[in-house]
Amino acid sequence: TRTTRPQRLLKAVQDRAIRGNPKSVISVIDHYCRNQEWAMNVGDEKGFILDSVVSELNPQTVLELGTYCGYSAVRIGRLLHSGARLLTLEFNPDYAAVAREVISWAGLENTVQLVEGASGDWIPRLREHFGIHTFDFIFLDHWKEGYLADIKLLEECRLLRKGTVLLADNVVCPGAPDYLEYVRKSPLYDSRYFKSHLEYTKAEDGLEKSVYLG
Ligand SMILES: O=C(NC/C=C/[C@H]1O[C@@H](n2cnc3c(NCCO)ncnc32)[C@H](O)[C@@H]1O)c1cc(-c2ccc(F)cc2)cc(O)c1O
Ligand SMILES: [Mg+2]
Repeated sequence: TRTTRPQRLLKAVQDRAIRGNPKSVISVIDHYCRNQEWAMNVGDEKGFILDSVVSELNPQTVLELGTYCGYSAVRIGRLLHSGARLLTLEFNPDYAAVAREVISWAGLENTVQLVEGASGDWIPRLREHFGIHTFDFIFLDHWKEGYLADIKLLEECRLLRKGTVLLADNVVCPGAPDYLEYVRKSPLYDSRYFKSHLEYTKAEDGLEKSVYLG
């Protein structure tokens, strides 16, 4: 049977990227998705904004919702200092299998931990299961209609603290209108929109950065 898009993306990484070199994994994926086959990675343009938010914050505990092929997990993981950890949740086993290989090819298996399952099931169990107290940084890039429910669940589970930064992909395209309205209206958040473009295209998209005020 035909290979899947994530499997073809993984093959490009294994054929063209330097093992243990996250930068080369990122550039191989961006080149492949721009020139051969589009895929829903955050990409290089929005990725540059993601890099600057992470570098400025220098987080110790990071949560990512929606691993897909692991592109943003590698992007974030490569910037984390020793001892810092990224937990990334993915409920599609085929995508999870590809992402584990991509993360391992980048040499980030000791920094990035992929947890298989749905965010709604895992968020309430992160404290007891992984000894997490609160997260410093959260990257939302899973189903757009799930963003709002999941940050409300994170609030409920007290996994946010004063200063926790949430960064949400695709708030324009495909869009997450209910999430945007919530973080922009709620007194619990200080929210700001970073205008950019949909990965590998000229269409508008952007990232919403929301600081939890606690
Ligand atoms: O739809 C997009 N992303 C979804 C990602 C889903 C990944 O996350 C996993 N996932 C989903 N929900 C959960 C969940 N929890 C369940 C929900 O709470 N718990 C755990 N894992 C979950 C999936 O298995 C996938 O691996 C998108 C589209 C475009 C796009 C733009 C324009 C176009 F024309 C076409 C496409 C651009 C983008 O950057 C995009 O991110
Ligand atoms: Mg996205």
